Amino acid sequence: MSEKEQTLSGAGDRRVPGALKKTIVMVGMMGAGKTAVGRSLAARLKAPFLDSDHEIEAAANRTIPEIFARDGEPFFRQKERQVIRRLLDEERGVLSTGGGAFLAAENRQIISERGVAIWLNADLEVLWNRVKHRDTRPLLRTEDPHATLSALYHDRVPYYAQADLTVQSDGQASIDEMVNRVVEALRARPDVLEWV
Ligand SMILES: Nc1ncnc2c1ncn2[C@@H]1O[C@H](COP(=O)(O)OP(=O)(O)OP(=O)(O)O)[C@@H](O)[C@H]1O
Ligand SMILES: O=C(O)C1=C[C@@H](O)[C@@H](O)[C@H](O)C1
Ligand SMILES: [Mg+2]
Repeated sequence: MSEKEQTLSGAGDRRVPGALKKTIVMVGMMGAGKTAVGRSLAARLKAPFLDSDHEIEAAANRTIPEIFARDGEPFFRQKERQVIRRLLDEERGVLSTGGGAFLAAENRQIISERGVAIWLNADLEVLWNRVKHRDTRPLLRTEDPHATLSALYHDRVPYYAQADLTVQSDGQASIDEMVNRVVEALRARPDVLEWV
């Protein structure tokens, strides 16, 4: 973070992030930026970056659309629960989850016990602009993917709202600016991130 950003933030608190004490877990809709912001946040904090979607694909040696097509969504969700538990056990870092992960009570509980859940919240149209050109999200392979995204968003907000912290993505904020916002939100959680 630049000196100017530090001075502007945290009401004059000039301390910078130090050691990570708990895993920071990014939750939220597809396209919210969990992977992109999470990766960049990990680089900023010099911490390991983990992504549950990536880990599931690597373990299965198949893509997420292939897993959904061959084994179905319940199988994917089972793998997702196992992977999230394992990653929270094994490593301390930044963990980006898949868009549906925080819907499972088991995941919500273990994430908030062993880490801190950060909801990257973005408006529907911001999400749509980010996902509409990609064919990698099996849940959006419907006749009207915009309507599907809208329904998922409205169904899921009550779950995401249970995250420990919320950071708003307004469509103007760059990935770097989103990282700044997440770091600022973490000033409220010295049990997660040390400040020096
Ligand atoms: N703040 C941002 N500014 C510009 N582009 C962004 C921003 N956040 C994310 N993006 C872009 O939007 C796309 C979707 O982001 P990303 O893959 O990180 O979403 P996700 O939340 O991980 O979605 P999923 O749940 O499907 O894994 C990517 O191309 C990413 O680079
Ligand atoms: O929102 C969801 O349910 C999903 C989001 C992606 O991250 C993947 O986990 C998968 O495509 C399902
Ligand atoms: Mg992702």
